[in-house]
Amino acid sequence: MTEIKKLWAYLKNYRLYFFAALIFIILNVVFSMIPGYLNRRIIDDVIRGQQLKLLFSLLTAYVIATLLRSIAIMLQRFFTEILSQNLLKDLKQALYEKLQKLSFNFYNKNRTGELMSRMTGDMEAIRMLFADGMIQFTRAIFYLIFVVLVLIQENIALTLVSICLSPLIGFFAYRLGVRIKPIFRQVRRQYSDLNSTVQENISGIRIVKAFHQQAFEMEKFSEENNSYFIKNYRAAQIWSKYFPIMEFLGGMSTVLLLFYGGRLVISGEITLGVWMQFNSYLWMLIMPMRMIGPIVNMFSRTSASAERIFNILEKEPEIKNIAEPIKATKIAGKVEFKNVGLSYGDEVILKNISFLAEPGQTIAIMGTTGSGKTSLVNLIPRFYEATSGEVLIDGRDNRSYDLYDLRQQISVVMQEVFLFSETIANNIAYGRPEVGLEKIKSAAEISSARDFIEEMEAGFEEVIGERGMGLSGGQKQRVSLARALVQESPILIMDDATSAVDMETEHQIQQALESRADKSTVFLIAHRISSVRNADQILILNDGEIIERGTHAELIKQQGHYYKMFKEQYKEVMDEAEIAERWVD
Ligand SMILES: Nc1ncnc2c1ncn2[C@@H]1O[C@H](COP(=O)(O)OP(=O)(O)OP(=O)(O)O)[C@@H](O)[C@H]1O
Repeated sequence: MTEIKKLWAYLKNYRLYFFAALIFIILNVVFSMIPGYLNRRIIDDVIRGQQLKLLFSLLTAYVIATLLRSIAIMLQRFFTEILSQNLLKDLKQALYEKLQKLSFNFYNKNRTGELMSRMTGDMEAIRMLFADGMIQFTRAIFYLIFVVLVLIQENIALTLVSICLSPLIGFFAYRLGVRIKPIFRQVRRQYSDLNSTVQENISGIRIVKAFHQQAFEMEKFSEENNSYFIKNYRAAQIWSKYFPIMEFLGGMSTVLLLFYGGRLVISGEITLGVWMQFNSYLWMLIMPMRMIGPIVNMFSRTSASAERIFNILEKEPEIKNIAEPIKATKIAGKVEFKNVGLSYGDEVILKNISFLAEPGQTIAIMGTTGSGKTSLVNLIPRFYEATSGEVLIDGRDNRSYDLYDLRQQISVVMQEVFLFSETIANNIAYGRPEVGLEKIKSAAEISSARDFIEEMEAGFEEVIGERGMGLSGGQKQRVSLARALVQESPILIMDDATSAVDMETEHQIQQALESRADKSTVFLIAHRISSVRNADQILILNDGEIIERGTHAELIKQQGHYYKMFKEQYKEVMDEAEIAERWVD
């Protein structure tokens, strides 16, 4: 129920619709009750009382009541639809906004398909409650109240007989709710898993086909699908255990009414018309009892879904602004790490990292795979938070800056390229929609992408496929680099950004980067000596620690790890003697 209360808070802007819907649902109940009363008058006054002249006005009232009821039905649906659609819109907006704010770590733990199912299936369950559930629930309550109030005036005993089984039905409905809610939770979770399986399969379909794993994937899907079926089946089993009991008790109410009411008519305590009125109202008494089950069912489903949505909505991003962050509109680009350490849980990733990058300098980071290069650069824009030490930007702890401002000042070319299925121009201008084609072209020029883009049929207006399908690995990297360059940020991070580009093109890119008037501080993660040799400082990481540092020439002289890599990469073109003569004093 707490989830339903939280949803109520989201309705605050639409309470007018809510109350309008409520009024028309109640009017529908009232107009539905009028024919029962008219039946009684027709039987008692027109037929038995021989007052034929009343028939026309009673039938006119019948027609008007039916007409008004139809209008009330239309308007109740209209307002519940507006209400539920607006609620859905706001909830989706809030969830999407929260998803934009949550940190990298959240996405490491939650799968895309899982999150998608919250955005779709769970949202729909909530909409259903406010579209259909609200009508059913309100109608059930008001039928019960109004009918009991009317009938009690006619005959208290008969009314009590008619509703005497309600508490028992209510008890079973409650038991059903308690037992079915955890199953619905499992159903929702399984639905997410199923979604994730489909999403991952479609995203990775090329790998699936390349490895001939269609049968394996079918098997995996089949397991998830089966499990979804079983969980739904279990919910249906519980449902089918309780539902017949409630149906039976509802039926028994009819029997009791017919039996006791019939006797009252025979003994003359009530008129035939009153008994008919009871009879025509009977479904209005039984309906709410029968509806308790489906309503409980719907509430359980919705609260399981709402719980999953609020779980995310109430999550605080792990990385957020401090109380009074500094507004940083333009920074110079000085970056300093002071004794920085990083752990993911118990696993220590970086230890005691210290270095200084002056504005405009290039810092290259090399090291074996898994040595912590990406983790190190991820600390600069605060994708993750240092566990110890400080990351200073222009002399201030990067945590003291407004997060949005900070990230505005840093451009990142990630190791894994992601492009949107959009035009190339829009991909490059991502985050800076105001930049003109000239700037887009000059960024593409620096990243050596301009030529191949212009050779395409639609040039910069060419629409690329999902994740950049249709471009080669090296082309994707160059578009991704242009996207970072267009930002003209004082800090540029290039994580293996040119690994798929041939050495000649890479050389051109480096020269173009070097010759820019407004040079950024560049962090360059690379594996090739040719990529890093002009850097102002090269850091060699091993197992989360800097084990060597210096310029290319200094590191060659040290004859350590860097020198070993150098020899390895240049052995084809230079022999040991040549290397020693040219590079080592
Ligand atoms: N989000 C994460 N949660 C837990 N461990 C992580 C996470 N990201 C990276 N790691 C671990 O941290 C270590 C360093 O990873 P990182 O990606 O920084 O290495 P790298 O030097 O950039 O490697 P590569 O050259 O292969 O890209 C690895 O052992 C990796 O398994």
